[in-house]
Amino acid sequence: MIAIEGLTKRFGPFTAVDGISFSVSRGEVLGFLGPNGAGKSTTMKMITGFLSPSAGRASVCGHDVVTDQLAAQRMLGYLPEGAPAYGDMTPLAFLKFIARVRALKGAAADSAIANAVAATELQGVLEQPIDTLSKGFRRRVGLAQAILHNPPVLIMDEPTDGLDPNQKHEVRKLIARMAADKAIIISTHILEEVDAICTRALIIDRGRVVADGTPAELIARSRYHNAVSLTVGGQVTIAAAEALKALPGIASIEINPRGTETTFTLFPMQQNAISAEVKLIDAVADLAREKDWTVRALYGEPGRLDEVFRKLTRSDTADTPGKNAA
Ligand SMILES: Nc1ncnc2c1ncn2[C@@H]1O[C@H](COP(=O)(O)OP(=O)(O)OP(=O)(O)O)[C@@H](O)[C@H]1O
Repeated sequence: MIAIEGLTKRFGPFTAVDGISFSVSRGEVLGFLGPNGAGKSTTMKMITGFLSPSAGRASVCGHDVVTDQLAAQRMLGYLPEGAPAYGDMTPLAFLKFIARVRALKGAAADSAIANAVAATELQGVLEQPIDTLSKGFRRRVGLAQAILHNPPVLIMDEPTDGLDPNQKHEVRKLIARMAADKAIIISTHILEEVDAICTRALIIDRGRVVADGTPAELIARSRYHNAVSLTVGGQVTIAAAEALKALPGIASIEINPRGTETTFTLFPMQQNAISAEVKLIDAVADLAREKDWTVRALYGEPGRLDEVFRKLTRSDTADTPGKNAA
């Protein structure tokens, strides 16, 4: 439903988006990740027709966003970064205005507004000027306008930015509910959001795609994938670390003391072998019993997305195919 091919945006000599390609199908929620300035908003603005590409193409439900812009825009809802404009309007007046822009009239407009208001729980603030609303409510007004015409494609720039934990949870539930029959792209800085709602994640750095896969595939690229962590309480001796390191199949060990606890993270030699991890947990548990350690936690690590993100986007280590002309 969304097809992007070699999409590029240059601002003068600076290339903000550098030939990126990907597609998003119905039922997919694509998490668009990248450090500040990576080119996420610029890409979203090109897909939604707010910026014209310098090269490459993008289409929404088969409509080219440049040559067939109106048809493409009809198919999509867009939540831009920040709050909606028209701050002196009330949410109700704003949504009525958006309904007119979307050519919704009469009963169809009323029911579209009622559905969007219910989905974003705006009932209590419908008559209050948008400028006087909290950041979270302003964000929800933006969400309501994006979903008003029930578009098959939704593009949301940091949809949970500024929301409190309860509101974040509600918005994630709303996105998950809508996901089955839509193609959705969300940009986010919140890595836990990727695991919570995204079926796929795409990481960009300096305008280029550096990773594209399911959250599980990305997490599996972590050096912690299949490592085993043991937290013990009380006084921990060098001898304990040495006993752990002497277990069969250990490649290396990390030691993190914190307060009255110490966490040992053990990296198995065959990093991708689940069976090695299971055997290792058993061996660690046996050793802890034998040594009479106070075990506070013992678990196999799925991997750490923040570490994968840092590894891929830190300028000195990013595995990008080439450097951007910044
Ligand atoms: N109109 C513009 N003129 C010049 N440079 C721009 C313009 N818009 C964006 N840029 C630059 O392009 C790069 C990408 O910006 P963009 O806003 O797309 O990043 P982002 O990934 O969305 O970042 P953030 O996470 O901070 O929102 C940045 O270096 C930005 O300064």
